[in-house]
Amino acid sequence: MSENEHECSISDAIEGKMIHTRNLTKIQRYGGIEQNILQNVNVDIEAGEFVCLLGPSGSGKSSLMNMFGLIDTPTSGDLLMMGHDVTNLKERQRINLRRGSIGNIFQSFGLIEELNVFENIELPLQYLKYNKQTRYSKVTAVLDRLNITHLKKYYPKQLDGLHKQLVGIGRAIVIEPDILLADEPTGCLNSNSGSKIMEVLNSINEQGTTIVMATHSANDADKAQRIVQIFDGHIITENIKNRL
Ligand SMILES: Nc1ncnc2c1ncn2[C@@H]1O[C@H](COP(=O)(O)OP(=O)(O)OP(=O)(O)O)[C@@H](O)[C@H]1O
Repeated sequence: MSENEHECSISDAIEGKMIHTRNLTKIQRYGGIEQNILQNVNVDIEAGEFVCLLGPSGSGKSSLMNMFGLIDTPTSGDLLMMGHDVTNLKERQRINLRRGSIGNIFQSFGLIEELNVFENIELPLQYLKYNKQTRYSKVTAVLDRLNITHLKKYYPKQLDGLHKQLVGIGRAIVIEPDILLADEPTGCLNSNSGSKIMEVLNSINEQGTTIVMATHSANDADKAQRIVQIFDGHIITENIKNRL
């Protein structure tokens, strides 16, 4: 393909897509041995979708999520996020795009133990240099939306898993991200708390936020709108539509 044709196919692909990958490949060296972590991954995610990457442990879910989160870069192939070709962005550009547009939810919550609930949720707004008054109103709105206002002065170690993850979700949505990436968001929770977290993610998606969730739980995946199955770094099935 000529360079011109390549640019045309990229701009056609950008239209309406939150995420677009073509032949995305990641090769990693562990102990001097090269491993194909991701091989020719082709995925398209539209604005407003709730997509689940489903696969067993070691299938490459986190590796792919790290590409979508602009934490890692592919070895080859194209990656377009929110209308930007991010395949070859410089580190500073990736950080800026990530901080302003992408919310991350982690299996182990990723909260800062020394900060209380309010301060944990406020942190991304500080990185984005919002003034104190704006930070206050945005955090207050998120606490209210997640029904955790009464916990705002508590520290992470005083919370159970469900409430830790609600704070993790609060911190991810407070920037009003274009896309929410949730890597095994129920992995450290019992089934009851896990179901509540899935309900919260669904309600955030219904209000318009695009969500990509990685999980090995078919039960959780069932709650998403679309499942993309990954195995040994390959996409093996996709476009299984739920909620039709
Ligand atoms: N730190 C590491 N050392 C060695 N190999 C690794 C390491 N991290 C990832 N890998 C390799 O990358 C592959 C993909 O790992 P990845 O963490 O993306 O999978 P995953 O589907 O997210 O698994 P899990 O659900 O267990 O986190 C693994 O099969 C493994 O071969």
